[in-house]
Amino acid sequence: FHNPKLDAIPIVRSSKLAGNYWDAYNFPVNGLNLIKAGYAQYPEGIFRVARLFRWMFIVSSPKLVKEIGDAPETVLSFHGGVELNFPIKLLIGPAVAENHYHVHTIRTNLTRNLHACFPDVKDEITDAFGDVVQLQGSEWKSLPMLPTTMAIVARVSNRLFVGLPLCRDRTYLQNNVQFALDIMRSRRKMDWFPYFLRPLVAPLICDKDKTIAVALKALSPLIEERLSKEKELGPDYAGKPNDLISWLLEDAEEKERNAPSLVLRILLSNFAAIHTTSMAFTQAMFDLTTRLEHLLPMREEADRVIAQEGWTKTALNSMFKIDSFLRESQRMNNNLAAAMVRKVVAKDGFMFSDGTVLPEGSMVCAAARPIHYDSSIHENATEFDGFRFARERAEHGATQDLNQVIFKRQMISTGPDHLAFGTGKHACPGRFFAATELKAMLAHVVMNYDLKAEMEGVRPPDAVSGLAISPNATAMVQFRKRIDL
Ligand code: HEM
Repeated sequence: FHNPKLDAIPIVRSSKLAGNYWDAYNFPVNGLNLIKAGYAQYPEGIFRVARLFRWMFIVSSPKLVKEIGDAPETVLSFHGGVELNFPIKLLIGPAVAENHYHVHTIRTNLTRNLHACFPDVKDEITDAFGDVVQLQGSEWKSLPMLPTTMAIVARVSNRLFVGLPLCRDRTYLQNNVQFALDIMRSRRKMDWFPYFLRPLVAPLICDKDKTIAVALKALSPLIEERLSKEKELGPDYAGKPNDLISWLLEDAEEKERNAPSLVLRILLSNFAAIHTTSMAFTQAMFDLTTRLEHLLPMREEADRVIAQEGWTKTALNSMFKIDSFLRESQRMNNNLAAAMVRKVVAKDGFMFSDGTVLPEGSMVCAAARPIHYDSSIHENATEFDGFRFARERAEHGATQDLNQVIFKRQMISTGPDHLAFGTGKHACPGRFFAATELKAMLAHVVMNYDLKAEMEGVRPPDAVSGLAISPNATAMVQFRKRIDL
């Protein structure tokens, strides 16, 4: 419907002939191109593209992106944005959509415990790679990178979430991966229905009951045991496991302290963690095998640091090249064409500092991928340069406040020019764990394996669907036991 208040905000179409309805219908195929075209035309402002049933407003300028990140929930709502774009309430249930205490647990307890739990994380990385890669002698072996990574990341994440032995149980791990796939499929189906019909069709569309039942069967005995020990011995009983189950129990309200409620939080944490981290590592491996000149410098760095400091989380902080490589890979391959989806919930709408007003109910987001590829923001932005952030740390460190520079160029640091984890109030709370896991995995790989691409110099093409950009799901990478020449 025509809304005269929006006339000042330009519409980006795929062609003059194509109507908005065609672009909305075709968004799963052409969304990324529309967003790139909009950014090229309006790099300083805000433009809109048609989605089925609503406009999507897209912010280009990092200055305005910062305003999205800083806006309070009562004005630009993160949770409202999730419900518009990814209706958790309908897909998973009202309890997890209305009470977000698990986010607090991840941001605080999980992150604080990363140092203490690092030996377990490292142990799981070594064990998982050994099991999954399985090399003999000096043979080269081709592995499908995304599924291989997913198997490893699911294990490593669950070492921290639920501990041994469940973190190695194939049925439990596969179920977590399946839960995410089912939810994503349901979401894609839901996109075709107008908002008012979604609550009615949700029970017919959503495939979640089977995977929730499998998770409940696997996790109930563990959760019941924890609850009964707490009852018997008090909340801080000796030998209490240091894992997500315990941390969630510390934060949960009384009505959430039961197996069915906790299982949803664990499934949701797996959902947030496994696919994102696996996609990031797979992209990094595709980058490494097409730009193999980065391998030896990272191997030298990891060998040297581990020899000096041992395998600790603090040692990872000294791996500037590995950190930089992963940050660069995320810059070029972040998994969203446009990120930080928010809903305007203030009655008077939201006014950006350039004077643009978005009315209540609008959906707005940041042009993440084009910002990452903008050469006025990142030098030679379309070129992969694995050590650019390590160099910037070294070059600027001497002249500026060292801590400031180091902090800004690290993998975990976010900003309006680097949106792989979003930025501002809702920047990914799991990024400290993700960065620790990814850096330890990459250090392990470069120290233990030689690598090459399946086809020399050819980077497997991404799969794009609407806002989502995923690494190629079938492409292989070749592994061999490290041979020092
Ligand atoms: C490379 C891996 C990861 C990437 C690229 C990633 C990316 C993101 C992004 C883009 C957001 C939304 C930010 C926004 O809209 O402003 C987000 C939110 C979130 N992520 Fe991550 N994430 C990763 C790993 C993880 C892990 C390992 C966990 C859990 C341990 C996690 C838990 C969450 C949660 C709970 C939220 C919602 C935050 C909120 O409600 O405020 N993520 N993540």
